[in-house]
Amino acid sequence: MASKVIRAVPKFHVTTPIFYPNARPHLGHLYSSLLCDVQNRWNKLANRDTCFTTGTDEHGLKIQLAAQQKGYQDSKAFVDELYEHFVKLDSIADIKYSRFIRTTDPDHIENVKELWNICYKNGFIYKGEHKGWYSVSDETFYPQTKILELTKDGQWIPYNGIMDNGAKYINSESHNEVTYQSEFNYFFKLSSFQKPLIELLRNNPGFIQPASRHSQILRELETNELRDISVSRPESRLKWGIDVPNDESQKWWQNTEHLIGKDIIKFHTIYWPAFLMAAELPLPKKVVVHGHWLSGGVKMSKSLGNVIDPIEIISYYGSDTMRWYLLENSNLEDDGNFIERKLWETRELLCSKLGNLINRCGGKKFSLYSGVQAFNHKSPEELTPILSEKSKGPFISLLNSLNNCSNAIDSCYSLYDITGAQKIIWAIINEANSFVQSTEPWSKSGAEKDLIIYSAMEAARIALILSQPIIPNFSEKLLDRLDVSNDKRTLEYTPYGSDDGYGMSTNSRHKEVPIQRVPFRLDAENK
Ligand SMILES: Nc1ncnc2c1ncn2[C@@H]1O[C@H](COP(=O)(O)OP(=O)(O)OP(=O)(O)O)[C@@H](O)[C@H]1O
Repeated sequence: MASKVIRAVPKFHVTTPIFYPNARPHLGHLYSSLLCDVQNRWNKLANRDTCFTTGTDEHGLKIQLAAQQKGYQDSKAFVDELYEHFVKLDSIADIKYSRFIRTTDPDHIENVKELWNICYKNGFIYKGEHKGWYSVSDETFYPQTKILELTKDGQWIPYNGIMDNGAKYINSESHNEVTYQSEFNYFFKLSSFQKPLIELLRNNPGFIQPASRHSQILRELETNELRDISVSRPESRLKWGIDVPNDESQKWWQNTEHLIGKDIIKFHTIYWPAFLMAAELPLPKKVVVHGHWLSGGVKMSKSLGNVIDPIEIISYYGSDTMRWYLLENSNLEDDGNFIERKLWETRELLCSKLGNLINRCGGKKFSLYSGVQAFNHKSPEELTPILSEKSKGPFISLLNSLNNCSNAIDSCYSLYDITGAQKIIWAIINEANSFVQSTEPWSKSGAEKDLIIYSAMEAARIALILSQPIIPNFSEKLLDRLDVSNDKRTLEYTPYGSDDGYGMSTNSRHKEVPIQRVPFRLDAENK
């Protein structure tokens, strides 16, 4: 019998889908993990308790067949090898999860059985005959109207209802092969949850994000009747799965934000909430759905093999460049195209704008530390008179931008609008560079010179604290360069003037800016 597991509920929990380890991970997997990692790191910065889970979905026919095709007798040995690649990608991309869950982990197996038992006891699982067209690749049964048959002269035509044993059949949308199956399975009474799901979505307009996906699923629920779904496979066909159980206990999370690609929206916004309702378990707070990274105009996917290997790209450009680029060139609504030259330009910009801001104020002719000592916690009214007339306007404008940025960025992060947060960070960096340009600290002396340098470096310090979730390594190195102590890198320290003890050695000796340019990889390789 499984033991009852009650776990302390964290204040914030974010999770990726569990990925199929039927081949190595690609850019798309990295993207889902990255959005979760950034969200988790942002909540940490705000001093919230957080938990971030990710993992691999290691059972099922898709894995069993992939293992067989690769000549593995044992599906476990196959997934053991591939799961390592997912962990490696997370490590190289600085994805810092709290737990990597494999569906073959003993405690996960126990939990699946527990969930099954509760649903069964509550009357939502029954045994019945299952007939239909099944695609292993899509892990879905399709109605006859969605099936195409290959004719002898090589044409795909709608299936006419008369099966020919030698013929090939595919689904009309995914174009993946389907076969006709008839077997006894367990079914989940999805049909009982049509009304509760509609109510859930009507009463919680933010349950699925973005709003367009919420409307899509609500419309689907309102117009299409939900049918019961089969949730088991006979042992004769599926060797590689979890045994249907007869034991019980429970374990759950609350306040969960679940992030997925749009390909699995139906499974995670209809089936999964229905399972949780059936077991009377708490639902996630929201399900966030993102678009796809494309390759050759179609979704990058392991099965198609049209993938970009993120490990190769990160090994050359570093994880921060990749992270900043992926987030800046995507949004939840649209699909994205990976363009390596743009990624290279991202690194160029980070070096030339962010690196340069710190470089030009970190020279020996200035003293950041004098500014920190003289001006921390001073009000704008006390500081403005120090400046010449021409510098006052840019100074007040910079202070206004800095004072508004933290809340504005918080709203962006909470909506997974990381591009929006990046725009605000760029605006601060650009304004700080123009501020230095227009106030010309090199031509000033005394308190005025110190205040200009201090204010520009306040902008850099604040921008770096806010950038930590996206570029953890660059931020760490540059905050080190400014001598910002480790316990003063949270959101409490984002107001102007809030850190009274940094910059001690910033100008006293020559230090290289810790982020350097690299040549465009494909040019470097061609040389
Ligand atoms: N091209 C992509 N763009 C964005 N996210 C993706 C992409 N491909 C996979 N993902 C992420 O992985 C999840 C699907 O995982 P899965 O392991 O099925 O990937 P896959 O490449 O589609 O695999 P397969 O080709 O074997 O179906 C998506 O919901 C999303 O979170």
